[in-house]
Amino acid sequence: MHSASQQRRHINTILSYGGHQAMSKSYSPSHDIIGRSWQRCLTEYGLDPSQPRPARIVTHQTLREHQDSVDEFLNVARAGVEQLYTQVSSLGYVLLLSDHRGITVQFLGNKHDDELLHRAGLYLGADWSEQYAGTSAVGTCIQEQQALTCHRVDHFDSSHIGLTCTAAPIKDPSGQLLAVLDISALHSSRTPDSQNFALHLTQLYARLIEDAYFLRRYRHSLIFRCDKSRELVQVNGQLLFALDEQGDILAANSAARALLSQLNLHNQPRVSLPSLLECQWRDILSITYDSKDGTRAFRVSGTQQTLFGMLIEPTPNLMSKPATSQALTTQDEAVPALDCLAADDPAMRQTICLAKRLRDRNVSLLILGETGTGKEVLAQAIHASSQRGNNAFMAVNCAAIPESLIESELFGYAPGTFTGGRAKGAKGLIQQANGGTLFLDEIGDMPLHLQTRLLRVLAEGQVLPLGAVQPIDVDIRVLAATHCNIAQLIAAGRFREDLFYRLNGATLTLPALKARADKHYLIQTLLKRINPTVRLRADAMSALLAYEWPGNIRQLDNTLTFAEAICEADEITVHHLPEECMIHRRENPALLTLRQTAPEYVGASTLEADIQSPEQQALLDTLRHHRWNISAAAKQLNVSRPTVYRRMRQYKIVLPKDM
Ligand SMILES: Nc1ncnc2c1ncn2[C@@H]1O[C@H](COP(=O)(O)OP(=O)(O)OP(=O)(O)O)[C@@H](O)[C@H]1O
Repeated sequence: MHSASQQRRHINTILSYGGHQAMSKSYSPSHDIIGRSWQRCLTEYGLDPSQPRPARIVTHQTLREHQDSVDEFLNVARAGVEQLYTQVSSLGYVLLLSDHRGITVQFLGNKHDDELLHRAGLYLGADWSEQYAGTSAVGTCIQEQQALTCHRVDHFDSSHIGLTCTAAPIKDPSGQLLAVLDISALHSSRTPDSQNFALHLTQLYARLIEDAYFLRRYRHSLIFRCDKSRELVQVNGQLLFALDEQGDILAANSAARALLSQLNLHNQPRVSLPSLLECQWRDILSITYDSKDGTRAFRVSGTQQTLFGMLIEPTPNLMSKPATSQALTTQDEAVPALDCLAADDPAMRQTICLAKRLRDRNVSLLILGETGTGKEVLAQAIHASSQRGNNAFMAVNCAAIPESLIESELFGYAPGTFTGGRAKGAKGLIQQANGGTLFLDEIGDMPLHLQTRLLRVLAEGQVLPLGAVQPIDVDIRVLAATHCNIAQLIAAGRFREDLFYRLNGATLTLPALKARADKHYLIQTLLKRINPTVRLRADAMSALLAYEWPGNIRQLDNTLTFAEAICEADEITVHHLPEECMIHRRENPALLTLRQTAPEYVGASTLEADIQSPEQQALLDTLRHHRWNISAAAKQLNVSRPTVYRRMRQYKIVLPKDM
């Protein structure tokens, strides 16, 4: 850290710069950008270098407003920001993403340095505008609209002279400043050159994020991507143009805008891409079909410059259907019940593809997957999309029914079989599923003697109810599921090998939620089902995407149901997520962003020692009295369920873990 004498020397330097500027002998700022910024600080904003200012962290409410205004952008930026942080965190850098007003709307840093970082203003909600904090990488980047490093004594405020900060602007498709990406370190080498690499890396990621946002904003338009290099255009084409149906340019990214400005076309309301590239519109439209590598060379009008271009097709606006279900349906016909189970996940694509091929074949299917991965949902979708779809779907959970009842449940019983049973006997689930599908969940838990009887049903197509002498013909399709390793059960003599082969006409495997690449789609689908009017803010989405989900989709469903119940103004933020979504992220750097805004909840439930008010005590007593049934507690307190949840948050009361 810097000493008091270093700070004093810095203050004198700036004061003398203000007085003599270029004539200052003691020190001159490292480059023009910094000099211009010092000048603005002294004359425009009237900042006093002898009065260092403490870091200003805005309130939660203000932070939320700033985050909201760039919500869609934060969603797109997340992956790039986290990737950059992984590259630089081991070198001692933290990462700040600020909005165009200099407020840090996303922050990734090491929680071990929490206090130091907070004091230095390297924190979520910190105000790095030049007007408040003086010369800094973020604030000066906003003013100058270009990337820069603000190294140690380049900073205006003497409390920042230990820091090294590097920032790059991110613009929206109209060229307006949208955000600033910054990496900063509390300690660094004295030479500014040590930051050259940081500058290049930050610029690179700022461009990646900017382009990702451009592609997102214009995903429903045709995109022309081009580059000076034929080899790189597909993977990293620098120029992006969004086009309308006539070939006029709707928007251009920074690199493409630079080309337009070089040709003095940047202020024209309509520029046609064919005229810019000296070609016909059909030459552009036919690139994909006419060229072997999907790339074609074009000459830029009035120059000798050649650009190699390719097309990115627009994503259809499918509303509720996942964009990529198109891909799923190109080879197979569209089957909504199955297609809606997933978006773009490789394992799910394979499973759904196989399910489509086999849905009308008379083979039994074995569905494998951890608990809560959607085995029953897949079985229902297969049934619904098959020719048996109009007949019954009967599901039985072999682990949930007591062993003594499984037999009668499945096979039914003849009249007079049981004392106390129905006089007329009862149809078992197998018979009820006649013409339709029987789903045997947790088949690994089926007792051995029933496995033998089931095998007979499958082999002979007949069921013999308990106490009956005459078997009954049945036409059923059996789908079975388990989270167990059946091979191990067979080896242990607990599962019949011949039944396994009979059930396992084909295996469909469901991936764990944490391994799915389409978590975003699942989260949105479940939320829409719970309440279509509720919105999920970017910070909550980040937390949900990063969490491990040991309980898979069922746990995600419960989490969203909980969050929806307690959220206000139809918006779920990270504050509304259960504590465990945070706990498991502790090792993840992104957690810091979230925990700083999340209220501190008390463990399983508030301890007596923590009770601070009669209202808190009354709420706790009521909840306990009703065994944590929120509806019952709300009724007694004569308030709504959301109000109970809100008060629980206010008093830091959470449901006990086993609720
Ligand atoms: N693809 C999906 N889309 C939306 N919701 C899903 C999907 N898959 C599962 N779910 C939801 O997740 C929850 C668990 O699904 P399901 O009961 O099918 O899982 P499971 O693997 O059969 O669980 P278990 O092993 O405990 O029987 C249900 O609420 C279900 O609605």
